Amino acid sequence: MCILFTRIGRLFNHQEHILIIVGLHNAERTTILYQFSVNEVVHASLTIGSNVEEIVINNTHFIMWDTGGQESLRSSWNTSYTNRVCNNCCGQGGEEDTFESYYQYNPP
Ligand SMILES: Nc1nc2c(ncn2[C@@H]2O[C@H](COP(=O)(O)OP(=O)(O)OP(=O)(O)O)[C@@H](O)[C@H]2O)c(=O)[nH]1
Ligand SMILES: [Mg+2]
Repeated sequence: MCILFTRIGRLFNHQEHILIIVGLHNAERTTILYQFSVNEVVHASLTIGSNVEEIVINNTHFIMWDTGGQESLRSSWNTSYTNRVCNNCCGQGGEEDTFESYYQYNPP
């Protein structure tokens, strides 16, 4: 997977990319997200809101967004990454967060 990220990074010239992890419930998205961001296998529980982590590989920044895969949440996937409230964004203290406010705290 690391090789995959390295190759993806080489495809683009700019230094920051947003990756959206979409999949069905229990597809192990959150497990994969934290495997990359903290290099540990975490015991993930049901994702209700979203998880956002930033990882850096070869000077390329990947902002990875992961939302819940339950059927009841899937209708919101369309808007999840533009204006959906996020409860666990990059250590911002659990406050409500969006892409716009993420970039206020973390300008590119
Ligand atoms: N047996 C086994 N279980 C795993 C593995 N990876 C993750 N799990 C378990 O599978 C379940 C689902 O993992 P998650 O990472 O929460 O899956 P998800 O896609 O984020 O699920 P939702 O966000 O709830 O839709 C969790 O109970 C994990 O502990 C694995 O490699 N083997
Ligand atoms: Mg999850």
